[in-house]
Amino acid sequence: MADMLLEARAVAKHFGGVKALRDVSLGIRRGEIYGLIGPNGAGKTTFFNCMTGLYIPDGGGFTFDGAPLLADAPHQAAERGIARTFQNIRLFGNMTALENVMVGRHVRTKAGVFGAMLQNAATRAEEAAIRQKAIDLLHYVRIEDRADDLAKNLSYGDQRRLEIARALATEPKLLCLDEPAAGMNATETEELRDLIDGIRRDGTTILLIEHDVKLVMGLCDRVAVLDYGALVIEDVPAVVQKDQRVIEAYLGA
Ligand SMILES: Nc1ncnc2c1ncn2[C@@H]1O[C@H](COP(=O)(O)OP(=O)(O)OP(=O)(O)O)[C@@H](O)[C@H]1O
Repeated sequence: MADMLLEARAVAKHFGGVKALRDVSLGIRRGEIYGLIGPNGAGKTTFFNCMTGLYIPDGGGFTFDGAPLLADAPHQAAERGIARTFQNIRLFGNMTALENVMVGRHVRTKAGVFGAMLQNAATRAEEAAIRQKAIDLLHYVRIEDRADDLAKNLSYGDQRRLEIARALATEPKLLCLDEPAAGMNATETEELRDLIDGIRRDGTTILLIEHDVKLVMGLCDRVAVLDYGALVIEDVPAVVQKDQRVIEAYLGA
């Protein structure tokens, strides 16, 4: 379907005897915020990892933006327009916030990381543009005042914002956020909601894994629920919230 940005078809992944994903099929439409929820160990992160090429699925596959995603090519997802953040923040702690975003930006430039290191005349101009774009992104996620601080010295909430800025630097069509609200207080979560909503309004489709059910139900257009590696339901929040299987497996707890 033309309005589908990402389609998963019968994706399966086993770890020894553990069936982490059991033939999961779902579809993310262009322009939507799509939530993926479920109990601990349900397979959410495994789904992300299969989609972004970190794991090779044992069955099934993905179509992204009209063409198949190769199963064993971790760089391909980024090049094709899929960016992600991680459940456990993965920043370069001893680089500044600005440098962290500039690294993300190099995916989209001709010079690449090595060209930037060699610093010939052609790359210097490109480097200036990358720097400006990174500053703009720090503004966008509202941590521009921390640009020159080491990433490790940023507050937890600001580190999560920085991860989002770095992911946006690749100009993704699909931004995947793995538990972005984890460890955030109520105010930070509220600000995160506004940020995610703004990113979508500005044209990026979003896949959100999150345990904060209030955030997911308030923000997402559609929600998929995984349980023991299987898709339980994929529908609008109002329907998902009332589904008896979802209440028993997840919401009721
Ligand atoms: N690399 C791995 N090796 C072995 N087992 C794994 C691996 N990754 C995930 N699993 C197992 O696969 C299942 C799904 O895990 P996964 O991390 O995808 O769940 P999740 O829904 O993301 O959970 P959480 O909400 O706790 O992050 C679990 O039983 C987990 O122990």
